Amino acid sequence: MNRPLFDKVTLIGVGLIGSSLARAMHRHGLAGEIAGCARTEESCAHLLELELCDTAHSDPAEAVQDADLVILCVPVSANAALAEAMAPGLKRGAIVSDVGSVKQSVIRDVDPFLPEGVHFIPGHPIAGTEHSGPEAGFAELFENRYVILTPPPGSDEEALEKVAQLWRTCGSTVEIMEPGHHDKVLAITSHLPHLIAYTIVGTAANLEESERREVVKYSASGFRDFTRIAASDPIMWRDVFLNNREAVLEMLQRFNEDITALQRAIRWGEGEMLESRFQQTREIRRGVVELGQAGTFDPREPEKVKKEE
Ligand SMILES: NC(=O)C1=CN([C@@H]2O[C@H](COP(=O)(O)OP(=O)(O)OC[C@H]3O[C@@H](n4cnc5c(N)ncnc54)[C@H](O)[C@@H]3O)[C@@H](O)[C@H]2O)C=CC1
Ligand SMILES: O=C(O)C(=O)Cc1ccc(O)cc1
Repeated sequence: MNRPLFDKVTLIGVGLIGSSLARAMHRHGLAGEIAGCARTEESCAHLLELELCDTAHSDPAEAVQDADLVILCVPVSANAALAEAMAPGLKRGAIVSDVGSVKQSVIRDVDPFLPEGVHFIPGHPIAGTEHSGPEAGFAELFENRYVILTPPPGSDEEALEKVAQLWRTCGSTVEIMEPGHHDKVLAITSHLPHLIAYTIVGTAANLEESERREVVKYSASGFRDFTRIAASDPIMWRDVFLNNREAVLEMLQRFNEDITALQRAIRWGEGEMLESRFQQTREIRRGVVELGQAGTFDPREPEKVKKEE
């Protein structure tokens, strides 16, 4: 048997993304040993029961002992305290990475705590679902998905290549990006769509009881797709908006201008304007489908991809 890419990997936080990584690493033989870090003894026992990790720890410094790779898989506001807590346990030459949806804040929050000789390679898999927790994960989550790495200037080439290799073996395509650019791109492709879904589902939730019942009953008319996104983890998304404030506010400003233009077109009966805008957006959907990014296969809901295509 070939030697695994890493002798020991520690996952700090083993929810949807951490447990999917654990499952994918098991499947592809990427780690000799996997350690998990959770907040309570009860959660640690649960990770062992699910056979996601070989060892489970509530003390971050203990969890990262002897690890060659440590991946932070927690809501982004938790990164700073965890980086500080785990730092004394990191060995020289270890690689620290993460999976957070915002990249400038993780660099701001984690880098200052890392000791000399530890390599930091931030990352973000553009893959997920609206579910959370260790049961929600699955090994195929990262297949045919992009993973963006945002290494700081002067990063260790070998460390970068090993993290890229881990993701490629999980089935992903790796791209390198500057962290500020990542945060702008994700603000429009991911963060703003979630904000819009939370808003529209919230607006429906605040309707009178009888209207609300009808919204649910007739949800296949468009509302349904927003409800999936709006079911996403509240803590994770609170942290995304608090940590990518400027880029989200900039994209929200543009969105508001565009929706005002559509509002005017409806008011003044400008059908051509509406039609040409809707034609343009249809092309975007075609591009997404052609790139194979239209649906995530989730074994919990095997019919979902077929329905989306
Ligand atoms: N859910 C998604 O679709 C995606 C999420 N991400 C990013 O991945 C990260 C993790 O998200 P998920 O796995 O979806 O969330 P999750 O809620 O499923 O898992 C997070 C885990 O971290 C644990 N945790 C929280 N604070 C902790 C602490 N101080 N110490 C130890 N464990 C702690 C929680 O108990 C939970 O088990 C987030 O930063 C998110 O932005 C990235 C891509 C997709
Ligand atoms: O479930 C969905 O549609 C998602 O949007 C998943 C997702 C959520 C957050 C990310 O940073 C990346 C992907």
